[in-house]
Amino acid sequence: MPQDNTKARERCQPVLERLYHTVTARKGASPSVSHSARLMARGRSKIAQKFGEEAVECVIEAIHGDRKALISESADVLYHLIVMWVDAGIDPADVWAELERREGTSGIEEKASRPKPSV
Ligand SMILES: N=c1c2ncn([C@@H]3O[C@H](COP(=O)(O)OP(=O)(O)OP(=O)(O)O)[C@@H](O)[C@H]3O)c2ncn1[C@@H]1O[C@H](COP(=O)(O)O)[C@@H](O)[C@H]1O
Repeated sequence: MPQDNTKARERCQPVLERLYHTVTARKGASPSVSHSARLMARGRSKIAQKFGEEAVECVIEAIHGDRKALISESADVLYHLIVMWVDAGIDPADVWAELERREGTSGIEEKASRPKPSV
């Protein structure tokens, strides 16, 4: 049965939702007019590669401490992540729901609760 993500969708960032819908609408559009369509036409590996490159650029700007560049690279990362979600058939609301599920659980606590590997 599909998850009911209504509450998660209501609370998610509207701009990311709009971008998701725009990119979804670009599926199958001409690669000559849409960058999203061009990326999707090149396939999942290319999209993942571009996402990785943008993430590395974000890391570089974080280390340099250039706030403006980090904001710009962060936007590139989010755009490419959304193209990757659209291509993979992932609805952002599923991700918002996962983040909500994690709310209130400390990362330290969660890691400590993982089953210990048997040796
Ligand atoms: N947020 C973005 C966005 N961020 C970055 N980019 C584009 O991503 C490209 C990144 O350029 P690069 O040179 O790094 O990569 P590349 O052109 O794939 O080149 P190669 O690495 O393959 O050589 C540039 O063309 C940017 O303009 C974006 N393109 C589109 N959007 C959003 O997506 C919407 C739909 O865009 P289209 O699909 O182009 O209609 C737009 O209205 C925007 O809201």
